[in-house]
Amino acid sequence: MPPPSRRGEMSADTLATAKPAVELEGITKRFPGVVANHDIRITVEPGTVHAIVGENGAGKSTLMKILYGMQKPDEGTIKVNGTEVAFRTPSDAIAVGIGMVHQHFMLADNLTVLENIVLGAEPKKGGMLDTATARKRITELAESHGLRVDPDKLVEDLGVGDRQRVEILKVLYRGARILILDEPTAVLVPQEVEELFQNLRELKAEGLTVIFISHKLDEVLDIADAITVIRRGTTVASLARNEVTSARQLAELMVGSELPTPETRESTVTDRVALQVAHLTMEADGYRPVPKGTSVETYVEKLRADGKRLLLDDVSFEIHEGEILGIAGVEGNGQSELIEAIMGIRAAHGGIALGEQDISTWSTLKRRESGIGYIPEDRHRQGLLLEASLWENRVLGHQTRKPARNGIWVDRRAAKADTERIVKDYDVRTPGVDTLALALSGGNQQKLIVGREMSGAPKFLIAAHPTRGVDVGAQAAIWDHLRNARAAGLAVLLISADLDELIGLSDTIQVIYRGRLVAALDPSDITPERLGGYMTGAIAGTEET
Ligand SMILES: Nc1ncnc2c1ncn2[C@@H]1O[C@H](COP(=O)(O)OP(=O)(O)OP(=O)(O)O)[C@@H](O)[C@H]1O
Repeated sequence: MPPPSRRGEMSADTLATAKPAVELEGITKRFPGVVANHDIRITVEPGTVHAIVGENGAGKSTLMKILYGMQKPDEGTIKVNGTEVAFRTPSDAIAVGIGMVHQHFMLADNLTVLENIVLGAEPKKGGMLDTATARKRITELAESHGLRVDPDKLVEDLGVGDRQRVEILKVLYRGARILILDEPTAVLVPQEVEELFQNLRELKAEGLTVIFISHKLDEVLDIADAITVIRRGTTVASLARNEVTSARQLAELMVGSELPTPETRESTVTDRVALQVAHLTMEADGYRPVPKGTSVETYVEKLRADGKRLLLDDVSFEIHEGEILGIAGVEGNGQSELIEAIMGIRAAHGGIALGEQDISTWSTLKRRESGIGYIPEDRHRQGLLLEASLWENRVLGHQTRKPARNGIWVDRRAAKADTERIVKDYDVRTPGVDTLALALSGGNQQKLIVGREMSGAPKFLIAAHPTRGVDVGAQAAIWDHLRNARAAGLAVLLISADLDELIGLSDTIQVIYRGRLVAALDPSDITPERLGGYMTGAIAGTEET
């Protein structure tokens, strides 16, 4: 396979002598019933950005875990800068200059940027944190790599893009020259993606090497110098950027066949209201009941006049049967609180009606039982029991309904059969329904949750990032499932950081900014860039377009 041709901006002299930053040769890793990696071969040149792409379950994360010392390969060798290495733990990988930026940020919210960066590697003076030395090093690192952050800010006050920069600085602080990034753009809006890519270009110019996993093929083409495609555990292509002509070509290499062309859509919105939310308001410093005789509107006005911080600020909307309402917003602007209020997980003022029923005082279980499907934001904390089997996860949250329930017992046979149906319909790649959820790749876990929540014909579905972490093929399949359910009358509240998804699926888009709905937009008339502008407050909303 040809080595990548573009090599960042290193000098010709350096290039002539530089050994590959990473060489993976014949890497094989087996799990019970699955060969996750089979004879993988990848050469990563120094001073380049190298993308790893592949379907869900193709073996990307396993390979990166091996390169970062989190897992041991059964066979194969790893060379870093020309020297063979054998890692027992991530510390071994860090010691030779490899750093990993995880998709789920691992920062302590209540510490400052500086404290987070040095945590575990603190420079000490007389037994105390040597803040002056730490600050000097961080400032130097930040300046030389164009990574702007204020070292004294609390992490909890930072946006998503800034948090990611802190994560990158953290690995650079530990001396990393080779950075592994796991789906770094999944949570970023377009403007932030551009900033991240600018940062990566600067790292490259300094001679650093970046290896990243991504499902967003257009972005891969934007930033990568070389691209390796993994299919079913093995490397099927290693290409220089200029050898790739389109995202579609990459996607077809990933799946090993031609992709279907997406279908066009027609409106299925009816005039029957499925969900109505009225004046939903949540206070930051805890719930207090509205005084007797006062309306919610008056109460909210008073809260505002008193300068109270509101996580949800007078949010009202309706979703009709057959309609997908998309909520666009930078993470942390109230979308999680909106979901929690509708699901009854967190108390809020205002009304919530499902069809004709006022459900605002119901328990979460009762809301679910009355026909609300819920694809949660965080699949590990809210969506799955990782230590339980796939069929047990199928039953999770649906214990009181068919197919799980038979009299007072859980009907294992029916539950397993239904899980097999989901595995087939949603193409969950697994050896079987008795496999533990933790043994599925991230994208396959997501497909299982979507399949479960779409089961039993819900009336209303909350879909938070329904395709986060799934590959392009599975994404198209989930979109089809959502569109078909919508055509059959399902109402959907869609929350997604993927703006193409929001624009492509929604019948209406509402922008949430600091807990308020600030703009209602027509998806057929908006670009991701303009939508990003509303989300960050760069374009002022409040008017319907
Ligand atoms: N700890 C484990 N035990 C058993 N099987 C595992 C384990 N980790 C991964 N696998 C299996 O190895 C294969 C590769 O998984 P991996 O997570 O590397 O895929 P991936 O390409 O990163 O997928 P995704 O895009 O969905 O994140 C999958 O079939 C997965 O089920």
